[in-house]
Amino acid sequence: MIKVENLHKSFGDVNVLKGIDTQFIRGKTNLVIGQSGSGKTVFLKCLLGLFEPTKGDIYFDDKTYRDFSVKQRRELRKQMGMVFQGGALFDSMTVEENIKFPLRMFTKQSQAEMQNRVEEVLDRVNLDGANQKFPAEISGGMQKRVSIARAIVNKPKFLFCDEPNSGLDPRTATVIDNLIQEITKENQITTIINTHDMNSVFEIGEKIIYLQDGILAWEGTKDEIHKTDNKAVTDFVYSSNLFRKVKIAQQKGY
Ligand SMILES: Nc1ncnc2c1ncn2[C@@H]1O[C@H](COP(=O)(O)OP(=O)(O)OP(=O)(O)O)[C@@H](O)[C@H]1O
Repeated sequence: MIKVENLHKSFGDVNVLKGIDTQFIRGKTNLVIGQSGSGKTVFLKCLLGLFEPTKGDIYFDDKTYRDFSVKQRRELRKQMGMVFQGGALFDSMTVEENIKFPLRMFTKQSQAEMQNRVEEVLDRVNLDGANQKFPAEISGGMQKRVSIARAIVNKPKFLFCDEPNSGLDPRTATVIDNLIQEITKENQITTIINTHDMNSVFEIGEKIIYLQDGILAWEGTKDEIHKTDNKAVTDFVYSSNLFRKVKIAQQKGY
């Protein structure tokens, strides 16, 4: 579980996050949505410990990050997995080497242990046998799977995904969403996903927070977002013609 209390982040006299309070639940896919520039990335970077909050607290399983020693922060970092926008795989490394990277960084596992774990996670993301391929030799969807395999190889308690669907066709995007949700449930991870993808919102939005100009303007579930009359949220969600038409059809009872 991650609890965020009165989180502020400023750069000089620019206030980007203006007092966010929320909780992210273990075993659920928690989504962060909002207009470009609303503060989603800054928020994620605060949770990851890349930015120190100007004010407020972030609790990881009831312990406040602010009080963590350098050693505790390093320990916490080991419990975090990250799926970067675009995958961010090392082009010069094979799939297997990419996945082994966090094991080499954070563990003292033997070659045999690392190999076993690589096979396990490759199997989990349905990429058995892709070990020796280079990122350039596999599709965008497969690259995202490798990125997920690398993010979970150290059995994280917290998984952060920054626009995991960007650049994927809708069908592949759904497969990736479902994979992230399944892995979240199987391993009871607290997963937080930054997204622009409305399909993801309606597909896997077990908890959604909507940021507007650095403020948490709405939070709820995928079912609640259908029904909300919060104008900012509906304008954002139904800015696509297709979703607006679906909403109108629902209202008319089709
Ligand atoms: N290191 C920084 N220094 C100063 N200002 C910053 C810094 N990082 C972000 N900002 C500002 O914070 C605001 C929010 O940026 P952020 O990247 O979090 O938005 P976002 O919601 O993730 O947008 P997008 O959806 O386009 O990625 C922007 O106005 C940005 O200029």
